[in-house]
Amino acid sequence: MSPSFNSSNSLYDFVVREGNGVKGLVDLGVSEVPERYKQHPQERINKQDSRTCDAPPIDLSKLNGPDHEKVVDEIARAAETLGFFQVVNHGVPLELLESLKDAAHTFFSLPPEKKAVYCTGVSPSPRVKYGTSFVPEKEKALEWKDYISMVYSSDEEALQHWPDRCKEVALEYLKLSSKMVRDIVEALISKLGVALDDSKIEGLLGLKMVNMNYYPACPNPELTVGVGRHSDMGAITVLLQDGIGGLYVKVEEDEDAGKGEWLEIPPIPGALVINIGDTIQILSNGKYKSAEHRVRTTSTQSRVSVPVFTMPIATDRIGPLPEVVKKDGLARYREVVLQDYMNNFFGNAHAGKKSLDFARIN
Ligand SMILES: O=C(O)CCC(=O)C(=O)O
Ligand SMILES: [Fe+2]
Repeated sequence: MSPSFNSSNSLYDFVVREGNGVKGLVDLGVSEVPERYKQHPQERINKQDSRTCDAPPIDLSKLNGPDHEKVVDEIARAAETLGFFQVVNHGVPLELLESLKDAAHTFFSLPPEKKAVYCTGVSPSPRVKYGTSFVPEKEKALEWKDYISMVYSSDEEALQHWPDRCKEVALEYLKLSSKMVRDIVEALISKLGVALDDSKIEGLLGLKMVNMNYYPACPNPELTVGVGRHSDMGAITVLLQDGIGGLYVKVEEDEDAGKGEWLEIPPIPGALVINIGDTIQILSNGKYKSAEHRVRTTSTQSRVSVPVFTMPIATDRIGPLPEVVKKDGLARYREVVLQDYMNNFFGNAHAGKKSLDFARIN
């Protein structure tokens, strides 16, 4: 039997305000997706409308050998087209990837009151946040996802405030992925024909954050979404997905290969997904594309994913690199303070790549 909420507000209070999340709703035994979760038909994800991306993963260990230039080319090509690619031999041990998925399941299996202590306003640290959907107060339809978000400031702070069941593995993952992110950014910048010193490159990645996403099994995956269409706002995202699948990326309209087609990024055991964020699109004056992506849930199994987001610190300014603007003959984006870009990004519901309009020069 499905529980009944007297109004859409009481459902919202239960899921969002009281911190029960979608997991809490599923544990009550919902047999149908509530109205509040039903997406506009255009936003629903039809499995039949997409193909699987068959691009082989890029072997990052080859960056350190004779194939360096070839791998740099592969990375740049992927960033110019789909904005998404998978990597292997990335330096994060496979056992750690398994532990991360286990940690995510363990955390979200906790009783609601143990998770709700990390809700905004009561969390022991402003850098740790448990929540559901993306910006529930702004969304017409909620997303079928709970998450915990952990912003890095120091090891001590992380070990003190990040949840016990996640902190060690999340911290280790964040550190090991930082090296790969740096290598990828260096490769991308070199292909722009620009020399940036180490401190500038580090500056692009000054803020790092690990999330754990939990998508409970959903009675009607065809009516709702796990995550709606969006691009990530930062520089580079490293994403661990489990074996369930459901991550889709959009082929940009102006690509020859298909107009606005969605490709599923298949789970590859041991691989990590790399995704280009808005900051790199802006910095490259549009040469590299942030990837529009979304997530479908399944009716049979809960899915977890663990992204590491990297971006400049809030007070930094981001804009197209002057050398690239000179070569292109025009700037496609204005310079913006990252904090302003973030406020706009996190102040609106997911809406594809609309986030870039904030910096776009028309
Ligand atoms: O769960 C996924 O595969 C993707 C999640 C995502 O896009 C995000 O957290 O920004
Ligand atoms: Fe994303």
